[in-house]
Amino acid sequence: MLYTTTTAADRRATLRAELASGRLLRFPGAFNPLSARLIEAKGFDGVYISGAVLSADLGLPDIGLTTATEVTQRAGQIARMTNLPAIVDADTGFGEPMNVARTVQGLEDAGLAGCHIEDQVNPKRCGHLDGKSVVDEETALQRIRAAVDGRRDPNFLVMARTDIRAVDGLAAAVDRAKALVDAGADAIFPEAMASASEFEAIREAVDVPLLANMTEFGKGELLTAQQLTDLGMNIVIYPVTLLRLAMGAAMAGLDEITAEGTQAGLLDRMQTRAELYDLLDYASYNHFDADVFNFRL
Ligand SMILES: C[C@](O)(C(=O)O)[C@H](CC(=O)O)C(=O)O
Ligand SMILES: [Mg+2]
Repeated sequence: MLYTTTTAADRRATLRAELASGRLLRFPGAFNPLSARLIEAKGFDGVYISGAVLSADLGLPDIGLTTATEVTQRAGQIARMTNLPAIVDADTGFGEPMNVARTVQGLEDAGLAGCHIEDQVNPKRCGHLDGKSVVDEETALQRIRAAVDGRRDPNFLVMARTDIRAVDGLAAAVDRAKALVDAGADAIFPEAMASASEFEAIREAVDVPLLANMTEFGKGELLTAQQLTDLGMNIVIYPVTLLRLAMGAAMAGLDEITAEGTQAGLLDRMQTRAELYDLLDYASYNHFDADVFNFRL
């Protein structure tokens, strides 16, 4: 009830231990706090909070319009609904190095287990679109140093994302990944890898955990969990998958209401009232009320 039942420090320690296990951790993207509960109920390892989803949720494109405050608040709402570790997309860190440090502290306070900070020029783009640009190496490293320096919990995972592959090629991505690790990054998110062999090249270059982004309609092949495990990946995100599925279902549902004049034919594709209440842990709230008020009787 009211979730979570663990502390943020516990969830960060769990994530660190899980990463050390070498097992591939699967982090679907939650499009709201409720869907984080579903991700946990279905047995996944963590919850990802996507900048693309957060922007789309507000009806905005993912071009750096959201603020640190908005992202921190929404990420906190999602993180507090699950006992799984939650990792958030912190885009470029929302400013200069000192802003990055402050962003990280806000995310710690909001109960996140970690975040990734990327080396795109602001205004940023989706990593799978053309026309991105990246900052020079020194600026990229400063962002990571600031994030590491800013955190108070050493278990808060500072992940460096590099978008350089699509701009300067794979060799540049390998070099940048190494430099980001030297700057203190706990993990690397090599964005827009075109193939399995590109993930392999990054795996050979650095020893820290690696994140694979399995976003749909992007530049890369959708690799299976087994393939990613074999490639030595440590975290896989499905950042926009649940939003795309939900919106696909909503589109079809609205069309059916228009065509049929009723939603009656859609019931078997819906989460039922009982299933929703189960996910909400409704019964516990009733018990809580009963326990609190009973002593008066
Ligand atoms: C991972 C990502 O940064 C996100 O915000 O979820 C996006 C996903 C997407 O737009 O498909 C990305 O830049 O890859
Ligand atoms: Mg993003």
